Amino acid sequence: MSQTFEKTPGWLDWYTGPAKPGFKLPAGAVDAHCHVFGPGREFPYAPERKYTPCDASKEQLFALRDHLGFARNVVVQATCHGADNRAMVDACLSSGGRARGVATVRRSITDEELQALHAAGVRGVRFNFVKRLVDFTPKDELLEIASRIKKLGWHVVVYFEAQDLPELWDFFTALPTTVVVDHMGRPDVSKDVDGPEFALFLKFMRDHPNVWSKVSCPERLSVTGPRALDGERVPYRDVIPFARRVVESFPDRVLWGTDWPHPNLKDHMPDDGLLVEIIPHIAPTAELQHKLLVENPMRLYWPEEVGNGA
Ligand SMILES: O=C(O)c1cc(C(=O)O)oc(=O)c1
Repeated sequence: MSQTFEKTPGWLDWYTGPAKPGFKLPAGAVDAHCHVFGPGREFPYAPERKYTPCDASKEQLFALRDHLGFARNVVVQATCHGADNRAMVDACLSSGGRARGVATVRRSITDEELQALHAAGVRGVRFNFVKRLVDFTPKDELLEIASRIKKLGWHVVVYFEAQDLPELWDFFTALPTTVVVDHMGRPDVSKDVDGPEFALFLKFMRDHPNVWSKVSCPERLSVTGPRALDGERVPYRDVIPFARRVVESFPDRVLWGTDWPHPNLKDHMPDDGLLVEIIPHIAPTAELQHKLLVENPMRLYWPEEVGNGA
């Protein structure tokens, strides 16, 4: 391999573990956005990757799940594994039915391979448009994949930067499935929550009832950072108005996830326990919390358990 990679700091080696959250998650809560990395000797990272993470295993993920009080995980294929879904699939298969997956696939995938992913627990594919993470995939290829996975009842997860939404609008609105936006479409939270950029994102959701959003990743979006103010335990305060607006406007189409193990964060390592403490600030009532953490992810990932699925 000609390229050299900078390793994300080896925080998993020294990290003492997250705080026990003061906010008690509702029974059956789903961490709907998290990853597994490797271990690299078992599940090698993709040659085309843009970063090399520290290994972050399924065992560590499940321990975090139990520590925080989640019941289930949605394991999202990380770009450092490219379209080799083995680590994610292995985590799903090892979870005793408590993890579902979102895969990355190429046009060349066969119907049999898609069926095998479904049997392992995959319920969606991820299309990534963040240029620092992936190379460009032609949109006709993505549309072809979307129409194939629609037949399996899957959805499409999209990851993009806020400034790219206008250019991607027509493509997103042509997708024939439920479309789940990662991390609120990465708004610039130094801008006004009532400003034109976030208004466009809200319009995108309002005008398209098939569009959902993860109100995740305050640790990536925050400008003010992890330091809590005024002796409170709430970090990343500047992201809260944005996430709360999405939750209150579209309570039936939002998901929450830790984003563990937080790839590409170089300045600090978030405390997942404190991330959980943000939840009642973005979903202030028990009803909103239940939708965000239980009803919505169950409808999307375990529909057969809520009575409207296969
Ligand atoms: O912003 C990121 O760096 C990032 C990367 C990945 C990935 O590499 O898949 O996933 C995420 O959810 C966020």
